[in-house]
Amino acid sequence: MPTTTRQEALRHLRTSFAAAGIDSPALDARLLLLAALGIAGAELAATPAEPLGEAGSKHLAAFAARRLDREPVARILGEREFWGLPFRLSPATLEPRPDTETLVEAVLKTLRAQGRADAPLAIVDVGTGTGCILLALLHELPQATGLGIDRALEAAQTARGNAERLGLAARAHFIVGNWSTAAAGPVDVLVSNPPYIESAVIPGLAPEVRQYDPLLALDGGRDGLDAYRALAADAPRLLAAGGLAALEVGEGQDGAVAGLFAGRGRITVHADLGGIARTVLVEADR
Ligand SMILES: C[S@@+](CC[C@H](N)C(=O)[O-])C[C@H]1O[C@@H](n2cnc3c(N)ncnc32)[C@H](O)[C@@H]1O
Repeated sequence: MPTTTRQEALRHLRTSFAAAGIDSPALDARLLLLAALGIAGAELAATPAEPLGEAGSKHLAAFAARRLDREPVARILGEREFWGLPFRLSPATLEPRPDTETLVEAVLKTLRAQGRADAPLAIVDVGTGTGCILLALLHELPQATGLGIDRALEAAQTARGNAERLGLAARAHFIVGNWSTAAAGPVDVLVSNPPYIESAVIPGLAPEVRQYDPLLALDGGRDGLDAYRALAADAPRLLAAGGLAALEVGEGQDGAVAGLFAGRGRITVHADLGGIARTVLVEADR
């Protein structure tokens, strides 16, 4: 109601989100209230007794209904932060996850240790989605250029839009393709966070994932490893001697994925903040 105060609305939202089994009811309520009113946290703290008003009340009701339908907050807001940068989402793109920053960090650390961070590197990102991995790398590597590939046209278009908004469009190109086959080698860095969930597991995923992340971004085939087999088969053609391949993996998949790249170079596994092996990195032989 327009006469409901900001504080009352927050309390009410929090309670109804918790009752619906939403994981982070307080945070979600706060983010949606701020967005519905178009205000910052400091203004909310200073004026908790202010009424929502006609427009604020209407926006908040619409946002709350979507969240109760288990749509993630980032999809409602249309944007998600990754590597400190804003990325627009579309129905065809996965919502970027903080765990994927492990891959970006591992690649940057390796390139810096090799003294190649300022080199004119060629990067290919397979299954680019919002473009978050490629664009985070380009943001950090001033001389690098990159190609993002996705099977979904709408994802490639969203990634291109993100590159433009981040001022990286001159160094980033996006195409539609099947895994890495459309890319011409040799490339210095191959990165991918491919779909890796076993097909049979998908119906049991949380509604936020199952209903809102696109199936094409989740389904890794019967054993979850289809994409890795395709990438491992194409890597010898695509990757330059001494190049890097970095692959995000699901929990427990690091051994199998490392096995697919065995004999191709030095392999290291990098854990995310939760201690789960999340990135398999291959430094190809020279
Ligand atoms: C797990 S999502 C990762 C998206 C993004 N890189 C990220 O980390 O947030 C996997 C992506 O692979 C794309 N994809 C699925 N099958 C593909 C294929 N055969 N070739 C290229 N991309 C594919 C999906 O459309 C989706 O964007």
